[in-house]
Amino acid sequence: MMTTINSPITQRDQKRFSLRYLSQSVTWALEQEARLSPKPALVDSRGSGAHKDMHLALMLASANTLEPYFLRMAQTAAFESNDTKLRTQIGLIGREAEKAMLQTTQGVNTHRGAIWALGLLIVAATTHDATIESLLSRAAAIASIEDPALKTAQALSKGQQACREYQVDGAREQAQQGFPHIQQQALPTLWESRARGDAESSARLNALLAIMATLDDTCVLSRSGISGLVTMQTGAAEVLNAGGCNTFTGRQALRQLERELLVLNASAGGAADLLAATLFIDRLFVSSTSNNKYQQ
Ligand SMILES: CC(C)(COP(=O)(O)OP(=O)(O)OC[C@H]1O[C@@H](n2cnc3c(N)ncnc32)[C@H](O)[C@@H]1O)[C@@H](O)C(=O)NCCC(=O)NCCS
Ligand SMILES: Nc1ncnc2c1ncn2[C@@H]1O[C@H](COP(=O)(O)OP(=O)(O)OP(=O)(O)O)[C@@H](O)[C@H]1O
Repeated sequence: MMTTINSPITQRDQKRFSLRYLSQSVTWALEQEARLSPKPALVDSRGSGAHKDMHLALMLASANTLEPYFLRMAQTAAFESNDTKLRTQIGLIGREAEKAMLQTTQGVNTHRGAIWALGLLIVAATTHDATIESLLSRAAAIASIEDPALKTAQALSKGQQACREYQVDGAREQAQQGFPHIQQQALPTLWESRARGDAESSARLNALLAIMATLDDTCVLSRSGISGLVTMQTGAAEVLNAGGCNTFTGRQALRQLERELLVLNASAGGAADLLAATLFIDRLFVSSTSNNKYQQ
């Protein structure tokens, strides 16, 4: 039976996790996402995928650099009761985190989208920890508060340009909608895959594919346009329709998907960010209540 978002397994003890546990869990999720292999055309332990400027060690160094910033976001959220002030403060910390990331990576954007998604989720987790639904709707509420630091005159980011050109929602809207791809695709696929006995790494890869099959990933759009997006979505859906990455046909479809993405220079960075966010939520609400048996 498929585990649903409202099932009792998503309810955890009323005792709140410590802020340090939350920030360590974010780092853990970023590391697990980076190390997960294979991931089609993304940075993983096999190599750099479609990227020329990134590799696993850089992703791990970046993840470690970010932990104190996530801790500061959690500390701020635990003590600031005014949501407008909270939004302003975490925006400032988020931008400091981006600067620290760029310093560590010598200018490479390893985790910009992840700082955004996981920043909102750690902030939400400090106060809204009863169910996954309440966590996600709290993250959505904070993401919907206007960021006073956003100046309309600023140059459009690559993501914003892609949103405009292709008329799609991007990272900002994903968060404002309460991360529907995590809620409706990634978590159910992760749990379903585990329940049928897949290895943990296969369950995680299937969860990533479930996001790739449906997300309008602006990383893919800006690197390879609409043909890249269609290739990613249809190719990922084919692997899942073949029974997932653990089946013979699924593995063949996965290899084909990677070949096609590499030719197009497409990399599903937004989907990878959402996988890290999925692993963070799963660790808080599911894995930690089953003796961490899923943690590697
Ligand atoms: C909202 C953000 C993500 C900017 O997004 P935008 O789409 O304008 O820009 P950008 O091209 O840099 O994309 C950001 C990244 O999001 C990820 N992404 C791409 N598509 C998607 C998608 N559909 N869904 C989710 N994430 C996606 C990718 O990794 C991408 O690199 C964010 O960087 C921001 O506003 N930062 C400012 C600091 C801040 O407020 N931080 C808050 C801390 S919680
Ligand atoms: N394993 C991963 N491999 C590649 N990208 C990832 C991975 N995990 C997360 N990402 C996300 O992908 C984004 C990087 O994508 P990309 O390199 O296309 O961004 P960019 O800097 O905007 O573009 P470009 O490199 O073309 O200048 C980051 O924001 C990061 O959060």
